[in-house]
Amino acid sequence: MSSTAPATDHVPDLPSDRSPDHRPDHSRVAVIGAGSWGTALALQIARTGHRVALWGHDPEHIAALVRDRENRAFLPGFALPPAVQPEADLATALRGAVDVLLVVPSQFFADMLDQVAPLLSDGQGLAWATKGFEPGSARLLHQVAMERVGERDLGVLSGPSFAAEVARGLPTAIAVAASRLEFAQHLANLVHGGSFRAYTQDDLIGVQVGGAAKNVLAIATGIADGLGFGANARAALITRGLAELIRLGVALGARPETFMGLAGLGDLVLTCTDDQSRNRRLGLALARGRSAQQAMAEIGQEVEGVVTARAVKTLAARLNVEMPISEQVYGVLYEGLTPEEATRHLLERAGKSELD
Ligand SMILES: NC(=O)C1=CN([C@@H]2O[C@H](COP(=O)(O)OP(=O)(O)OC[C@H]3O[C@@H](n4cnc5c(N)ncnc54)[C@H](OP(=O)(O)O)[C@@H]3O)[C@@H](O)[C@H]2O)C=CC1
Ligand SMILES: O=C(CO)COP(=O)(O)O
Repeated sequence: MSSTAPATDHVPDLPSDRSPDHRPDHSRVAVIGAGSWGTALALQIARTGHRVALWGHDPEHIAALVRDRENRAFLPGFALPPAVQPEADLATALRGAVDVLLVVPSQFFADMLDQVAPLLSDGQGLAWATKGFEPGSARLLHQVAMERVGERDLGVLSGPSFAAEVARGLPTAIAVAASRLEFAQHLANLVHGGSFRAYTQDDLIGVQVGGAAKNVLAIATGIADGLGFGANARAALITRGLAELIRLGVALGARPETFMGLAGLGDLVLTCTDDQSRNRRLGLALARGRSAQQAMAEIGQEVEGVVTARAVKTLAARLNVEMPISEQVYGVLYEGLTPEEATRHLLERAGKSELD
């Protein structure tokens, strides 16, 4: 689909509007969160032949989506096809959908689940494309979901996937992991098609840890590039950052090889090397002397690595995992370290075996 396709006023007549018996429509998905990634995923799910109710928490934002048939606030330039229906009412969005896909930032994930849980019907699967931990507790999001929605299929979509590139239909590959491999396959079928490939996985923990913790490392490489440290430093940060991801993931119960895949190395390389990454851009701004607050305000969108740095610090201490790069990012964000001081701390560390 062309990124310049004209917006259309046509709004489809969804079965949810006329199915009093609430039977699931197996071609319809509820996407919860109408930011850049929720909107891009809605576009992709529509391309694979499904219909989408795209729910957002702000009625004015949803009214603008209905009016403009385009998400001018978060993903400008892409017309919403008729199969995507913006929806302000959560119960209407969920009613009759075969699956519910949460794409809100991690700080709203638990609250959102509290709103969604009483509206879920039997057999509806729950998936998310959020990348982060639960702020405060530092729990993985599947633990938050299990606690709130009980026994049902759970799954996560993660991997190297900038929203605007997916919206443009550029080639993209992601990983999909779930509580049952059949559900992972079912979720993959919702998005797989055209130039978008979805690979199934059974490591629910590893796929989540990779997607969440790489954001902190993207801030680190942004800082290094902003300070002009060059290509050697960037490659070292990515490689030693990968070692941190693996150590944390394994301590949480993940398989190490997951981090060699799309949700690990794939997403780490993407966000550490391309300025489309908001986390990398935050690092670049920190290196220019901006505070985290100033940088977030300039970026104007979610920068998950800022809250994730706290969760990673908590987990590393709790599990006794060495994560020196992530720790220095935490120091810059929360303890008043300058980027130069953080760099010095890393370079002054005693030498060690690479594989320890
Ligand atoms: N953008 C990307 O390229 C990718 C993002 N992700 C992940 O997707 C998740 C969502 O990020 P993204 O779409 O980029 O964020 P954006 O900054 O583009 O959009 C902000 C999102 O926050 C939501 N929001 C704001 N306040 C609230 C609230 N009080 N309650 C519920 N939702 C709220 C908005 O919902 P509303 O529509 O209701 O305003 C909107 O979905 C993050 O975890 C991110 O890491 C993963 C892969 C790629
Ligand atoms: O996770 C992403 C791409 O896979 C998006 O990264 P940023 O949140 O850093 O923009």
